[in-house]
Amino acid sequence: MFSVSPSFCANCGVVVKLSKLTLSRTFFLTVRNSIDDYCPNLMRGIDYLKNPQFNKGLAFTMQERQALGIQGLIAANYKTVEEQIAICQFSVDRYKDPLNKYLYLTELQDNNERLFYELLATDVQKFLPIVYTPIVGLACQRFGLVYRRPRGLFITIQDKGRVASVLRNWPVQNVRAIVVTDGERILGLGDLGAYGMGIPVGKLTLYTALAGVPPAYCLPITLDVGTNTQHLLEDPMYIGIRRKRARGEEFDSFIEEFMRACVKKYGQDVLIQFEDFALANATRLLAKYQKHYCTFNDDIQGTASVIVAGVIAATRVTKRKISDNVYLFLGAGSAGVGIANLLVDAMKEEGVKPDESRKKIYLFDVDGLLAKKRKEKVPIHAKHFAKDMEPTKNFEEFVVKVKATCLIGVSTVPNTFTPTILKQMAKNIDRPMIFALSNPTHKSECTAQAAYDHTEGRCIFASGSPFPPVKFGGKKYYTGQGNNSYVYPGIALGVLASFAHHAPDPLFLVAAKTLASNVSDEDLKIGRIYPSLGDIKCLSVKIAAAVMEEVYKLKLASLYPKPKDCFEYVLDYIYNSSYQCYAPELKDYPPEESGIKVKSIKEMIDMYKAKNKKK
Ligand SMILES: NC(=O)C1=CN([C@@H]2O[C@H](COP(=O)(O)OP(=O)(O)OC[C@H]3O[C@@H](n4cnc5c(N)ncnc54)[C@H](OP(=O)(O)O)[C@@H]3O)[C@@H](O)[C@H]2O)C=CC1
Ligand SMILES: CC(=O)C(=O)O
Ligand SMILES: [Mg+2]
Repeated sequence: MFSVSPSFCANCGVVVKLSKLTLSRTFFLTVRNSIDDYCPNLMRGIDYLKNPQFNKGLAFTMQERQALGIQGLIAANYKTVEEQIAICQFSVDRYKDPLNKYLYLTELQDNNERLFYELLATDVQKFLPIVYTPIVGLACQRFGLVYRRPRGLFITIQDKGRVASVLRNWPVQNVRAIVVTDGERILGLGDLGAYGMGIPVGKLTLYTALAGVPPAYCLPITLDVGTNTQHLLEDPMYIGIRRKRARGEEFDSFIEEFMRACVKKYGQDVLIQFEDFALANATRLLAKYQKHYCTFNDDIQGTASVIVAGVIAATRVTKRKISDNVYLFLGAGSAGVGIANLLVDAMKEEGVKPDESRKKIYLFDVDGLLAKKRKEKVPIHAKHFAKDMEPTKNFEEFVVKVKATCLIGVSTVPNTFTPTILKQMAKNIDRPMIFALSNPTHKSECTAQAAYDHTEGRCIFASGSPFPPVKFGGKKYYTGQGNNSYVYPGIALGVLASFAHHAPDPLFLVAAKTLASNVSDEDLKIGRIYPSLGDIKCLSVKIAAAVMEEVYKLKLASLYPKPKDCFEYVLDYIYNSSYQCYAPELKDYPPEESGIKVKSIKEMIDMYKAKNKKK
C-alpha cells in the first residue's frame, strides 16, 4: 500500500487530485487506466452513470451525487452494494430461460462492472454456468439475438492491410491480455463464425472473476474470416461477413498481420490466448508463434493442465501412479493431443521415458485408432502417438483389449461412453477414471450419473461442463468440472504479473501440480478431484505465484527485481471490484442508509420474493 497524491492526467496534463486516498497498487493501476482513458476533466456527471467502470447506480452517496453533479439523475433512494446484489440475484432467479439470465448479466456487466463482479463473487458455482459453459454456448448459437452493446473487437479479413488501424479503435490504451478466436470450433458446437465472440468475452470475464485480472487489461477479439456454416450465411440475424472461410495464404498472412499489430500496439509482453480455433489452425499456429510471442492455446495447453491436475489428484484415491494407468482417448484433436503430451511430461517426473509413457496412451479419432498401418492419414500433430497395432474403429472392443483405466472424451460427440463401455471400465480396474470433457453439457461423452450408475459407483468422474450432484447407493456425490477455467486465469495472472514474454509448456505443468495440491481430502471424499469453486480466486493467486516462480526460473520475466514473495505480490496486483469512493473529502459525513434494516443478502432476497408472491 502506498499513497498517491496527486496524480497526473495523461490526456489533458492537468493534475488530478486523488488526495487522502491510500491506494493499493491495483487500485492505482485501475485508476490510472481510467484516467488515461476517461479523463475526469472531460467527464461530465452523467458519464459517471454511463461508464460501467464508474457507475454505482443507487450506491452513489449523497456526497458523491453532489460532488459529481448527478443528484436528481438517479432515484433518491440510496442502496448498499449488498442490497444491489440481492436485487440482482433476485432478478436472475426470476428468469426461467437461461438465455435471459445470460442477457441480464451481460447488461449488468455493460452498465455496472463492479457490481457485476461483486455479484459473481457471491456464488461462482451458480453464475459460472451462465457466463461460461454451458449457457455461453447457447448465447453464441443465438448471438445475433444477444448482440446489443459492443463488447470486444471484430477484425475482419476485409481489414487485411489495416489491422493496426482497427486495433487502434479500441478505446483502452494499456491492454495486457487478448483472447482471440476465429470462431471455427466454438466449444463442441462447430463453426459459428462471428457468433463465436461470446467465447473470448466469456473467457476474459473469467480472467477477472476467477483471478482478479483488472478488466481494463482485457481485450476480447474475434477474427472474422467468414464461416463455412451455411445456415449462418443465410441467417438474417448473422452479424459477421457473409463469405466462406479464408484459408491458406490469405488466412495465414492475416494472422501474421494481427500478431504483429498486437505487439506493436501493446508491447512484446501482451498475452495472446488462442481459443476455439479448429484443429489444423490451432496446432499449426501454436507451433508457429509459441517461441516468438507471449502466447498460448487454451484448448491445447490449458485443458492439458487441468486434466493432468485431475489425474495427479486422483492418484491419492486410486493409489496408482500416473504412469500406472492406461489412457484411452476418444478424440485426438487439440485438447486430446494436448492432454496426451502433458501426461508424457508428467510421467517424466515419475522417471518414465517419453517412449515408454507414450505406449500407455491410445488415441481414437473419427477414423479409429491412431495406428501406423491405417489407411487414413494419422494427423501430423499426433504422429508420435500412432501405434504399431492393427487398425480398428471399434472403441468398445479396444477398451477391453488394452484394459483402459482412464477414459478421456474430447470428441464433441455425446453419449459415446456407452453403458457397455462404462461397465467394462469397472471390470478393468477398481477405480476407473472417466473424463467426459466435451462442451457444452449436451455434448458430453456421458453424464455424471451414467458414469456412476454403470461403474457401480466406483468411478472417478469429471466433466467439461457442470453436472448436478449424483445420487448413488444412498449417497450424494459432487463431481468436479474438468475445465481449463480452473487454470488459464491463474496462469495468465502469473504471466501478466511477471511481465513474462513467453508462456511455454512448463508453466502448464506447474499450474497442474499447484491445482492438484489444492484438492483436499474432503473434496476427494465427495467425489471431486478439483477444489471447490468457492475458493477459486485464492487458488488462482496460488497458481499465478507458482507460475511466476517458474517464469523466473526459465528467465522469461521482464519484471526485475524478482518480488521477494510472489504470492504477496500477486495479491497486491489483483483487481478489487469494491466500489470506489468519488468524494473522499466528504468521507466524514454520516454513512448513507437505505432505510430498510436487513441483515443479509439472503434475508433481502427472501423479502423480495415474499413481496413478489403477494402481488
Ligand atoms: N473441458 C475442457 O476444458 C475442454 C473441453 N473441450 C471440448 O473438447 C471437445 C474437442 O475439442 P478439440 O480437441 O479442441 O476439438 P478438435 O476438433 O480439435 O478435435 C476433435 C477430435 O474428436 C474427433 N472426433 C470427432 N468425432 C468423433 C467420433 N465420432 N469418434 C471419435 N473421434 C471423433 C476428431 O476426429 P477428426 O479430426 O478425425 O475429425 C478430433 O480428433 C469440444 O467439445 C470442446 O468443447 C476442449 C477444450 C477444453
Ligand atoms: C472449455 C473450452 O475451452 C472449450 O470447450 O473449448
Ligand atoms: Mg476452448
